Amino acid sequence: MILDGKKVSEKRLEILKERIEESGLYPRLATIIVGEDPGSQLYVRMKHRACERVGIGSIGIELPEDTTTERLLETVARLNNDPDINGILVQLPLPKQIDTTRVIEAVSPEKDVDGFHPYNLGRLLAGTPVYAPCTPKGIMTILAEYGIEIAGKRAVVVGRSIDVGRPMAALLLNADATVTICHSKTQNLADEMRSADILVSAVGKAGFVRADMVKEGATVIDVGINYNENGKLCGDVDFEAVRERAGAITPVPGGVGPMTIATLMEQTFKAAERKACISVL
Ligand SMILES: Nc1nc2c(c(=O)[nH]1)N[C@@H](CN(C=O)c1ccc(C(=O)N[C@@H](CCC(=O)O)C(=O)O)cc1)CN2
Repeated sequence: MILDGKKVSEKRLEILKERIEESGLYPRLATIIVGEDPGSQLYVRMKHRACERVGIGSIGIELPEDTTTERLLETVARLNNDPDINGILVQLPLPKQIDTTRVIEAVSPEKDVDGFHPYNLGRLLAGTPVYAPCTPKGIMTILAEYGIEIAGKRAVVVGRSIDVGRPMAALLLNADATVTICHSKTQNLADEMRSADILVSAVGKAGFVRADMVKEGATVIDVGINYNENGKLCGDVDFEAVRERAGAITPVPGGVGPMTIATLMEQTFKAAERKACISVL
């Protein structure tokens, strides 16, 4: 079974559009991009298009490549204090001279619709999440949409980043999976991967997940954003070989990526609802 993230995200965006209309709210998202990385520019454009589609106002702030940490912190502070802005998104990665941790920690937790602030990551780990990082949260949504059982299953997450691997493991744990996080120092990695009922790869290497590393019938989630030797977008998984063995699999493109953006829209609306005190959690 192909887990079609494009289709699920379209459905979620349509539902969200109706919910926003009915609410009478006008949520607003501010994006900040530093420099001219074409990938980041594309993702930010996609976010603005999604905002327009569902009825979220968006403002885009573009800063030059040589922006300092202090200058970026000033911009974040201004948006934190702007009562018309519900969500703030700083597109990652940031140029090398910028202290990414300081910037993430400067975003007000109530406006942290990306879910990267330690307060929100802490809540996620405590099992009381408000905003969770959009890629792993989007993965949980796609699993739910396709009725993939998580409770009691063995989940293996390959990759321990703050934006994907760690929050993915927390979300799966909160859904009662037995979770293992693997990384570059893990011993017998292929054995660990073969033990998974749900295998999430967030490694960033094309062809990293081969068919012999996947248990028959497993659910395989591909978070990789890579380009093959022909310059074509691909994930971490050898898709054609692994799909024969997996019970369910996300493609790249059309899998996890669109779910990231749909989740960002949902969390921006949630921020507006919370500000208006419509919903409590
Ligand atoms: N502040 C953030 N920065 C980054 C995040 C994030 O969640 N917050 N995630 C990634 C990039 N990303 C969103 O920013 C993202 C990546 C890919 C897609 C997507 O829909 N991809 C399409 C293919 C698009 C193409 O290249 O043609 C797909 O997979 O089908 C959406 C969002 C890093 N930075």
